[in-house]
Amino acid sequence: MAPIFIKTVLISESVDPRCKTILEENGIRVTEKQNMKKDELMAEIKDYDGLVVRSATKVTSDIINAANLKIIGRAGTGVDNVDVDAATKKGIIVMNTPSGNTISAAELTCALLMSLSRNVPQAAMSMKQGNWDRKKFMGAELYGKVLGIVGLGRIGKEVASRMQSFGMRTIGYDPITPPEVTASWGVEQMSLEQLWPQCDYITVHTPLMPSTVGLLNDETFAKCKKGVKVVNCARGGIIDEAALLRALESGQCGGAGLDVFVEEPPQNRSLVDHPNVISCPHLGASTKEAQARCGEDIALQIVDMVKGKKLVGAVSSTPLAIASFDFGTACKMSSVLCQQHHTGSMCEVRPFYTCKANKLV
Ligand SMILES: NC(=O)c1ccc[n+]([C@@H]2O[C@H](COP(=O)([O-])OP(=O)(O)OC[C@H]3O[C@@H](n4cnc5c(N)ncnc54)[C@H](O)[C@@H]3O)[C@@H](O)[C@H]2O)c1
Ligand SMILES: O=C(O)[C@H](O)COP(=O)(O)O
Repeated sequence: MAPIFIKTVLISESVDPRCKTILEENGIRVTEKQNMKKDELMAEIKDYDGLVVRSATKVTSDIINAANLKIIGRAGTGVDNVDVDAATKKGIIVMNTPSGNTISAAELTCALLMSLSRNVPQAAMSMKQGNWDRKKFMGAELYGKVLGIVGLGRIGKEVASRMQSFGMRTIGYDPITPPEVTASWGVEQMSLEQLWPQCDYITVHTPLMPSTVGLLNDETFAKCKKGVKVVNCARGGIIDEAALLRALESGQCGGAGLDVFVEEPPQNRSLVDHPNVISCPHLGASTKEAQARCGEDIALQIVDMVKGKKLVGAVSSTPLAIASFDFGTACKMSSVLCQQHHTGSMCEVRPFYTCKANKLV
């Protein structure tokens, strides 16, 4: 494949310093500028061939159209902050590093599940206020309870194995990952209709896309066990926020652990302030290890592209959808590609694409 010339890259968020180092070692000029407002970014972006972001930079169509970018690199998983269709129309490659923060996001999910069961954040806060309240924070064991995992991809799988070690029964739903595959991880798959009424806890691990917006809503909460506890460490809006508040107020939902919000930071504080909600400011990927992997991976992927390295083997985000493409063909089919240097495989990361007869559809 012909090399793609990338001489200048803008990093618009806090990305591990290895990213800049690797790019510079390969002759690419790197500028780091954080916290730019939209019009500042629009003015700045004109000067660069490449843009590296995390989740806070909204790479909208007007930014894409104002730029002469060849690549948008997402040092992390979700590409919902990038207008991938607008990028595709302009022939811009969008890459992410989806495996780099899997373990960190899974560990935070487990921390929220454990905190919900034993009221750890509320008890810690009460102690700091000088109290010694043993009755108020009575909890319940996770042992023997049912955990519903909606979205059985990378993170869903890691959450399952960790929570099984607490003695939880793990059930789940995924439209693409086959039941026989998840059965081998100890997760019994079933329809959502069957899943909702069985769960003591539900955790969502899908991408944010039209079919997953409001997966948990008034109607689905009503189908759940009274007092069900929910965790969202994926994307704000997969659990409808207004419906969640109503369910918390009625007691239909017994508690929520939220790492992500529709608007970040959330301007409407009613969920964050609710006594049965524990929340974090989108910390799923915020570990030294995850950031080091994501920063390094995105830089290496950009360098591969500059070198015109032939990348073979596009693997969708699901285990079954595997096909082989040379990099050029794959680029024509989809602008969202990544090579995972830590696993050695190349991934097509939009889970709504599947591979059929060697074509991404
Ligand atoms: N909080 C954080 O900091 C953080 C960190 C990493 C990832 N994430 C987010 O976590 C989510 C999962 O990431 P991942 O790496 O596991 O992704 P993944 O692509 O490996 O897995 C997602 C799974 O969701 C499934 N899915 C798609 N539509 C579905 C539906 N309607 N119902 C049920 N399942 C459906 C897909 O088939 C896929 O198996 C993404 O939204 C990602 O952006 C958040
Ligand atoms: O999708 C992701 O990778 C996570 O939400 C992490 O986002 P961040 O890189 O902005 O922390």
